[in-house]
Parts: sequence; C-alpha cells; structure tokens
Amino acid sequence: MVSENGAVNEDLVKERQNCSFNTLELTHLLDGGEAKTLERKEREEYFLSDPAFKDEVPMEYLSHQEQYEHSVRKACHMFRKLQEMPHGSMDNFREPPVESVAQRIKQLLGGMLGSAILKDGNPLALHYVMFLPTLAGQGTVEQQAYWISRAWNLEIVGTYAQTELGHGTFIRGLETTATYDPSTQEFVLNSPTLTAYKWWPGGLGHTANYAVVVAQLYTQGKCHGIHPFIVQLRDEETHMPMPGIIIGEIGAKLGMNTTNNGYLGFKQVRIPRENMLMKNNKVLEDGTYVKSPSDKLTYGTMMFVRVVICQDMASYLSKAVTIATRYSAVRHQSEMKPGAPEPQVLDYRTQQYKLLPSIASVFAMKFSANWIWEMYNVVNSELDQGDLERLPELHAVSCCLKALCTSDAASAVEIVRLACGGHGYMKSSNLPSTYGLVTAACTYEGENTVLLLQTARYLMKTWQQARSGQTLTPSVAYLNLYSDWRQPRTVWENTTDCVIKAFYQVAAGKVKAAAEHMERRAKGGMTPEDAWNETSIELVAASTAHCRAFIVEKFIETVSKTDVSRPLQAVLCQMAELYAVYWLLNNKGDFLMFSNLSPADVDGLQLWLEQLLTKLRPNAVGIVDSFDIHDDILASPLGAWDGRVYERLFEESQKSPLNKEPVNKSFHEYMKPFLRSNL
Ligand SMILES: CCCCCCCCCCCCCC(=O)SCCNC(=O)CCNC(=O)[C@H](O)C(C)(C)COP(=O)(O)OP(=O)(O)OC[C@H]1O[C@@H](n2cnc3c(N)ncnc32)[C@H](O)[C@@H]1OP(=O)(O)O
Ligand SMILES: Cc1cc2nc3c(=O)[nH]c(=O)nc-3n(C[C@H](O)[C@H](O)[C@H](O)COP(=O)(O)OP(=O)(O)OC[C@H]3O[C@@H](n4cnc5c(N)ncnc54)[C@H](O)[C@@H]3O)c2cc1C
Repeated sequence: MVSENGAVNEDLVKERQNCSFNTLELTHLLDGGEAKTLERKEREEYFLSDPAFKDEVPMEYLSHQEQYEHSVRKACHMFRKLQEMPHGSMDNFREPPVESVAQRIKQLLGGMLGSAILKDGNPLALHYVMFLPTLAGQGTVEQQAYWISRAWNLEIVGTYAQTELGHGTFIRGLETTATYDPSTQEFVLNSPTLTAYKWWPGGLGHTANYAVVVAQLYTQGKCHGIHPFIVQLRDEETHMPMPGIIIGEIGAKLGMNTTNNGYLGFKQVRIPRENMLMKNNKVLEDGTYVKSPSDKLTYGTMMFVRVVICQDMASYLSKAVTIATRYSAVRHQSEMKPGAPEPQVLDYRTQQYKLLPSIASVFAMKFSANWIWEMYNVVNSELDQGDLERLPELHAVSCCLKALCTSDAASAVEIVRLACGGHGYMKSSNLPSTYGLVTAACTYEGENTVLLLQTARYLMKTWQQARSGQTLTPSVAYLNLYSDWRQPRTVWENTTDCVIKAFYQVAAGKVKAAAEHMERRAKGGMTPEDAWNETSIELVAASTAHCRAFIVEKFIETVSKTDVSRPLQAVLCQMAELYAVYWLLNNKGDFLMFSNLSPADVDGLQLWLEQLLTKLRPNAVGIVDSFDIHDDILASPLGAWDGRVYERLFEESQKSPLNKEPVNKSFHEYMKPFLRSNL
C-alpha cells in the first residue's frame, strides 16, 4: 500500500471517501467560524512559509548550546514577524495592549504555531505568558504605562521568578527577601540561603534581562508575605549580569530543553520603591504598608496561566492523535483471519480503544477550556470592580481543570505514542517531544496533586454549606441534590441524562465520604491538619470525580446545543457519549458504589462503548483531518496528510549525521583495534 511518487496513500484516500460528515464544517466549528479558520490559515502561511524557520539539521542532532542559540534566533524572528505582520487580523498586536493583555496573549501564542517553530520550547514564552500578564494584572496604571510598553515592544525581555530551589508549591515559604530601606526609598533583595535561589523560571538562564521576582516583603521590621517586584537582571546593552545577581541555566531536562530555565541568586540587590508592583498591596515612601482586600490577588497570574493551559493541552493532544490516527490507517499488521490480507491496525478493536477516547478527550478539553476562559474573563472584570465573591469558585474550578487536562493529555499522548509501535519511539515521530512538553504541565503552574487538594478544600467547605441547607453556586449545586447516596436507586438507563446524573452522584458520594472520614478522624482526637493529611487520598479522588463530572456535563451540553448539520451532530454526540462511557467504565467501582449503576448494567455499558467505537471507526481519519493541522505543525513522518509514512521515515533517517559517511571514525579508533586484539 505504499503510494507512488508523492501520491496520497490509498488507505487514507479511502478513509476520507468513507467519512460521513463534512470535515470543513467541523473545522469551522472548532475555529469558531469560517472567518476564523481563514485567519488562522493566513497566520500559519505567513509564519510557516518563512525559510528562516526551517531546520537544516533536525534539532535533536544539535548540542544543547546550539539548540538554545537556534531557538533564540527563531524566537526573535517569530516576534519580529508578529510586529511586522501586514494589515488585517493581527493589526491590534502592534499597539501596546494596556488593557486585556491576557486575551491578546492567548491569541498570540494559542493554537500550535509556537510549537511548530520551536519544537522543544520557546525561550521567550515566559515573557508573554507570565511577565506581561503580571505587569498588567499586578501593576498600577502608571507602572503598566511604563513597563508594558517597554515589554510589548521587546525593548526588554522578562520572566516570572517565583519558584526556588527549596520551594515550588508552598509559596508562602519562599525565602528570598525584599527589605524596604526608607532612607533611600529602595528595596534590598537578598537570597539568605542556597535554597532561596530562584530555580526553574523559563528564559531566566541567558535570555531575560528583567524578571518579576516574588519575594517576602519586609518593611518597618515586619514581614508582610510574598509580593512581586520588577528586578533588572542584566545590563540592557552588554547583557552582563547586574551587580549582586548570580544567574545561569539549570541544565538539561526530560523535555522543554530550549526554554532556558534558570537559577537566580541575589546579594543585597537594590531596586527603586516604584519597582514593587502595587496594584493590590502598596508600600508608601515612609515604609507604611497598605494591604489589598485579598492577599490572593497576588496569585492572579498563576490563575491566568492555569486557565490557558487547558486550551494548550487540547492543542498538543490534537496533534498527537492526528499523527497516531493517520498512521494507524496506513499501517497494516498481522492477520485478523487466516490467509486474509493484513488489516489496517485501526481495525483492531484494541487500537480503536487507544485512539478514539483520546480523540474524544480533545473535544472535552476544548469545550471546558472555552467555558473556563469565559468564566475567567467575567470574574476578572468583577475583581476589577472590587467584587471578589466568585474568586474562590474560579480558583477551585481552574485548579482541578488544569490538573485533569494536563494529566489526561500526558496519559493520552503516551497511549497514542505506544499505539504507533516502534515508529512512535522515534524522535522524528514528534510524539516523544510532545510528551515531554505535555508532562511538564502536570508539574508547572501548580503540581497536580496539590491543585486537586486546593479544589478539595473548596469542596469540603461547600459540603458543609450544603449540609446546612445553603444554596450553592452552579458548579457545586449537585451537592445539594445528591447528598445521600443511600437514597432509593432508580433504574439504570444507557442515556446521557442518566450518565451525567451518575457522574454527579459519584462526585457527591466521594465528597461526602471524604468529609465524613475527615470528621471521624477529628472526632477521634486528630488535629484538623492530621485528619486532612490522613484523608488526602480520598480528597484527591473527590476532586477528580467532581471535575470529571463537570467535564462530562459540559461536553454533552455543548454538543447538544451546537447548531450543525445532522451528520456532524451524530458524530459529536458519539464522541461525547464515548468520553462519558469510557471514564465511567474506567471507574466502575465508584459508580457501583455511589450511583444507580448495578453489576447487571455493566455488560450493557461495555456493549455501548464497543458500539460507539464501531460507529466512530469510519470517521476517525475524518475527525482528525478536521483539526486541520498543517503538516509543518505535526512535524511527523507518521502523521503527514499524504500518509507517505515509510518514505518520510526513510528520508528522516538520512538526516542522521552518522549517515553522512559510510564508515565512522570510531571504527578505526576503537572497534578495529578491539576486534583485532580478539583474533
Ligand atoms: C496559549 C498560551 C500557551 C500557554 C503555554 C504555557 C507555557 C507555560 C510555560 C511554563 C510556565 C510555568 C510557570 C510556573 O510554573 S510559575 C510558578 C507556579 N507556581 C505555582 O503554581 C505554585 C503552586 N502553589 C500555590 O499556588 C499555592 O501555594 C497554593 C495554592 C498551593 C497554596 O497557597 P497558600 O499556601 O497561600 O494558600 P492556603 O493553602 O493556605 O489557602 C489559603 C486560601 O487561599 C485560597 N487560594 C489559594 N490560591 C488561590 C488563588 N490563586 N486564588 C484564589 N484563592 C486562592 C485557598 O483556596 C484558601 O482559601 P480558604 O480555604 O482559606 O478560603
Ligand atoms: C518545565 C517547568 C517550567 C517551570 N517554569 C517556571 C517558571 O517559569 N517560573 C517559576 O517560578 N516556576 C517554574 N516552574 C516551577 C514549578 O512551578 C514548580 O515545579 C511547581 O510549582 C511544583 O513545585 P515543586 O517542584 O517544588 O514540587 P514539590 O512541591 O516539591 O512537589 C514534590 C511532591 O510533593 C508533593 N506535595 C507538595 N506539597 C504538598 C501538599 N501540600 N500536599 C500533598 N502533597 C504535596 C507533590 O504532590 C509532589 O508529589 C517550572 C517547572 C517546570 C517543571
């Protein structure tokens, strides 16, 4: 089935002929309309046709240093092109975005262009993803006017330096100090210990010349907790470290090797008072501290990034499933029936079980990411009006969604990588580096277990409110409805209504069980903190169930409200059902315990899952085609549109530097003397 001279692979041609819906219609739906699709394609063409972004030698064959240098070159060129973008859709990027920086940044880096140009991380990413949003979210109007315009025009490059060698999660325990000296109206930054050194910030090693540094604020002899400060790290002209700044790169990592994560120590570094970002808390000239209504407002940038990460995970996973699905249509292996031709591996049920739920996850993530993005914007404008009421709910939802989207994406990328057999192990397949990028997100911006425990904290509080009969906000209103899982069971039905209800019954049951077990421990004499720690496995499980129920409901609800043609509607419904049934069966013990499901119903659910796989199988290639991912973004011989898998794999092998000469010098230096010595 190998195609001749550049023709599209015959299997893929057939798959596309058999697709039951209009793939363009789905592309437009996912982009948010036909105009948005055109805009995206125009943007992709503008960047991807530029020869300056092509790698002569694949990055993996370069040294660590060369990889970094190439990435800086490409990142600068990428942002120069953005600034010079011709009139039209990107016009608004030319002005300093004093307002709504967050929205513009999402537009700028969203989607997949960034990872196509910089495959293993962007050394300037933190400048856009965290430095600029922190200036916008934490700076006064005057600070914004000065710093944002400098940062937006790339006169300076910044990063976000919060994590230290000794503390990432527990940010109240950070050790870097910023002590106010009223005699000079300066803050003095210091790293009292090695564990106080900043460790991890992207671009910090050799790229940024400024940083937002999060440090413990001391004034008038008192510590007021962590606050953000703008610190110059390097000379703007020579790029040499400023006096008292100890700086460098932390070293090679599992992935993201071109993000230039760095370390940073301070030896009594002085900065002007005006460099403390003072939108929320303030230090007056005489050193008086003025507190904002909530100290959690300082955590705003983390909240923003957690929200955009969900969208980002959907993008990475859509790439991985496109590669694996097209490959599975092209790949033939084994015999299904004696003597019959080797089938496409996509026809094996187990292969469908690896791919189709992973494809469904892309939709689930996209729809919940859209939802949380809207909520973020609404709550953010409420915060600007001084209304903090919905901040805890947004924090709770964004924490668990970030955790589930990243951990689902990481496991699904690994599942589909394995689904490509040996070829998925090749770096050239782009699946290993996609995994490296995605699994990092399980840790950065809040380690997932820790974030799930934050959501659990909110759930425990709302559980108490539910028990006392209070009305709850919509995302937790189910706790009022399903507080007693011992209520009489109704008959199970294989319908989406019954399934959504069951997910919420499970979530409520797990919240209740965790709350009761914690209470029991406290009544038995444990401190609340020990009771919390002892119960934390169940707390994490309760948060996960809460979030899964929410994603399932949003998926089914979005699909049922979407105005599309009937064939597409059918496929979207099948996807939503598959997602729900897949997670239900994966946790059937929970459903047997807390919902209407009984052991006799499980066979029916398994059959439902298999029927959905059968229905979706003919559209698998059509669905991933609808993601409409440019070949240069997929960057994988396994996933290209034309399906010329074997030719492309062979072409890639020719790029290995070892293949430049028939005999490597190591033969003469080592092998030959060794072999001879054995004669
Ligand atoms: C499109 C663009 C693409 C994007 C590409 C991405 C590339 C990215 C590149 C890589 C980039 C990577 C960049 C990086 O990685 S940057 C570094 C990121 N670091 C972290 O995320 C650290 C994680 N740790 C924390 O956030 C905090 O320390 C936690 C939350 C764990 C505890 O905190 P703390 O010890 O202070 O709190 P508490 O436990 O005593 O709880 C106290 C109360 O506070 C409430 N609370 C806590 N937090 C929030 C909040 N945020 N909003 C509102 N409320 C909040 C909480 O519910 C509780 O409420 P109550 O129960 O008392 O009522
Ligand atoms: C690729 C990458 C990029 C990053 N970029 C940046 C950046 O630009 N700027 C920046 O400031 N930081 C950055 N970070 C740091 C990142 O935010 C931290 O690594 C993250 O917050 C986790 O903290 P930690 O590494 O200290 O893990 P730890 O908190 O030490 O976690 C270790 C283990 O302890 C557990 N644990 C910790 N606390 C608790 C608890 N309260 N309850 C139960 N279990 C707990 C965790 O679940 C985990 O299993 C980056 C990290 C990575 C990997």
